[in-house]
Amino acid sequence: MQRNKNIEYDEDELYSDGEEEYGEEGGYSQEDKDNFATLTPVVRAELDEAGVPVTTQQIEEALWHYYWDVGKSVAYLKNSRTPREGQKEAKKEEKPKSKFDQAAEKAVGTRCPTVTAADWFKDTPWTNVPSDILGQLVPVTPEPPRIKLLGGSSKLAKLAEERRKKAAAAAQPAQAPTTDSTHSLDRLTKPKDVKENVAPAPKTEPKKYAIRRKRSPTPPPKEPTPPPEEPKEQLPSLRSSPSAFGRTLSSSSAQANGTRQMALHDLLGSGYTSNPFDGPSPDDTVMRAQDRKKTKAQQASNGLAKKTEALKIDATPAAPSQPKVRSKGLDVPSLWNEEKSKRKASAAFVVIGHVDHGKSTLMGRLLLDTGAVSQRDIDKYKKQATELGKASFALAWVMDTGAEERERGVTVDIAQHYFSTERVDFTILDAPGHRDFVPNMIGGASMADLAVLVVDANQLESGMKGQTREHILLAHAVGLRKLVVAVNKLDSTTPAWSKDVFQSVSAEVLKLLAQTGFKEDNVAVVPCSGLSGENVAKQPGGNSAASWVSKEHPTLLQQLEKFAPHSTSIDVVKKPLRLQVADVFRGGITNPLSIAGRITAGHVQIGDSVTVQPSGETATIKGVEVGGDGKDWTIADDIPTLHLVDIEAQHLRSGDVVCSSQKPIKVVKSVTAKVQALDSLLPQRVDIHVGRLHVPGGISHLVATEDAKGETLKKKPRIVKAGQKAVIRLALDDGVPLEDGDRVVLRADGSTIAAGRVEAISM
Ligand SMILES: Nc1nc2c(ncn2[C@@H]2O[C@H](COP(=O)(O)OP(=O)(O)OP(=O)(O)O)[C@@H](O)[C@H]2O)c(=O)[nH]1
Repeated sequence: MQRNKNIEYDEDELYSDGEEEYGEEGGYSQEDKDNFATLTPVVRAELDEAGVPVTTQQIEEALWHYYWDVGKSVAYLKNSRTPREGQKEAKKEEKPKSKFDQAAEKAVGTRCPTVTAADWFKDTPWTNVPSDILGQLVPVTPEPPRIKLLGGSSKLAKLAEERRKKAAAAAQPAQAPTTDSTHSLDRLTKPKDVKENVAPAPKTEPKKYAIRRKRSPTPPPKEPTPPPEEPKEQLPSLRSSPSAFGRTLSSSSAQANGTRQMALHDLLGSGYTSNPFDGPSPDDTVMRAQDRKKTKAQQASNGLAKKTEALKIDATPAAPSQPKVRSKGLDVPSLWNEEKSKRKASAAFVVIGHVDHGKSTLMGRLLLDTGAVSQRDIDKYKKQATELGKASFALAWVMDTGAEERERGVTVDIAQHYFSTERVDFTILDAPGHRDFVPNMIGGASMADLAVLVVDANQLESGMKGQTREHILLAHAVGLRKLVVAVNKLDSTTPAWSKDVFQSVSAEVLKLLAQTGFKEDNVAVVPCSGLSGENVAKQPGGNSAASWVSKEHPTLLQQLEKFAPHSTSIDVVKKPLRLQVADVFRGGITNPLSIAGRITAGHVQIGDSVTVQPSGETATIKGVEVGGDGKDWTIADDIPTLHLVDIEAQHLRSGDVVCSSQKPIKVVKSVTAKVQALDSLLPQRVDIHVGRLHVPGGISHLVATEDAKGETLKKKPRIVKAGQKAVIRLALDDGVPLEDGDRVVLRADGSTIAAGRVEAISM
């Protein structure tokens, strides 16, 4: 079974659609302003040359939206500002007049004299009403049309606005620490704030952090009135105001605050509505979207289940109809030991990199050229994509299966696909490149053995400022050590397949990888083009401009095979089962509840009873699939799909841990972690990411800073500076399944501020 994401996010959860006053300077950082100053004239020059009239504001909006990408901004403005007269004319000519129209025209011309409203009503008595009390019809002047951008520019501008407001709030020492999370650098300059942060925070709108919002298996009844306001709660010390992330988890709705709903359909052509962007961080957006997606999936499943039920001839009650699943009682570790030498190697790689650098297209190409996807499928996608005006995304559609992703041309969640070579069975985990979906990227990277970093040879700079840098940091933070750099889109360098461009891009990325901690031996660079296909699975032809590539570099596929890992150690297979749930979905009519995720330890077979934490519920394994094939058992390092029975859907969600019922993982509310600070750390609110699990919490204690060898430098420091190693204690807002050795990533205000491992847990 091929399992793809199939998300139906509500638009209001992914994009804010409020309209912005872009001219407001305060929304942009100095760096943004510098970019505007440099790039606006370049765009203007190109548009002037093409005879396209635009305002500076329109140029700035386009640059902001396209991450300073001049080419895309120019293309967008050309498209949106050039009137399509030719098309309109053609359309007019095309449409023949109906007989009715022709008859009506005739009638108007011949028989009906022109009648005004005054003529029509002149004999009615109320036409004699005195003029001073007569109503007046005032013509409404239509608002001048505003230029609109496809996809979330409002949100980006709101984000900038939000950051500006936060920065302004941080400048007021009395309020900043208690009302909002403040950027660490700002706090650095105000050590007094730390103390204030410790004091119980007087809150205007205290919220409870209900981390585990259980989803109902049936669609929730419609609420005619908004829910009553939650009772006010005194937050414990160290707790500042709930982050937007926390508010999302506690289901607080921004709708309740009376903020104006603004329509995005004029931007996106669909019925999107959303709250204005009044606080949620990018992580919040993703969390909310994931929750809604799950609920929707469950609702859809329930709908389907009901229909199936209705088709049954026998009307006996459908109550627990699942037959008891019998275990074959296999000795899985021994079976594995016997089989492992005969088994093909397997590897999962996550595809990372800045938005639009070509990740999905490259993976679509890999699947096509390895035969995992047929040319017929691609032709079908090409036809559909062309109809949407996105022909160049046909290959990306192999990975981007959600309607939202296809419409916007942006990956939202991790897509999972399989392909095989003679030597290795591969699992692809395609991560979203957009900064709003970094939590999903962390989830994908946590399941992988290695990473493929895709870099657009023409856009290195935008990537270095954006997610190329952050993804490299995160890949290392979640424990990935092997990485292939795919220098992509070399077909569109000037000149095409420029060796110079390739070399300078490689040098810069390799430097950054070395600084991050990747070892030279574990990194390889491959030149390629996902769109035209050179050097992905096939070497370029001898006469093409890319011929130099095959003499000096392996193909991407050959390099992946080289880096495919090791076989799993028997010790790990014998450990108690641990599988973090990456996705919960309906695996077919006979499998109404299925999960997918990577087994980090142990093994599991059909018929096993397992425990799901933190709910503590048990479930029985009804079916196992690995790489799309049905199996009796699966072991550590596999990314199986498990079909479950004897458990309700509301007890399972992404981030939960399926574990051995004999030795279940503990549910904890506090952990000690050893981290590397990427920004300065103080006692502060943070979002804690452990693979697919995201939980709001806080740094409650800075225990010590350490040197590179792990020796204590200072106990109870007041601050941990960026770049330092430290032992810190984390307080979680609710109990979550964690144990020693788990990798944690800490984020605040949409940025990664630290990463490390759990050292000790406490309930
Ligand atoms: N010229 C050229 N264009 C490419 C190549 N690969 C991708 N593109 C184009 O780049 C655009 C973005 O491609 P995607 O594959 O969606 O990029 P992505 O990195 O997956 O984007 P996200 O998943 O949203 O982060 C599309 O218009 C592609 O056609 C390439 O090798 N050469």
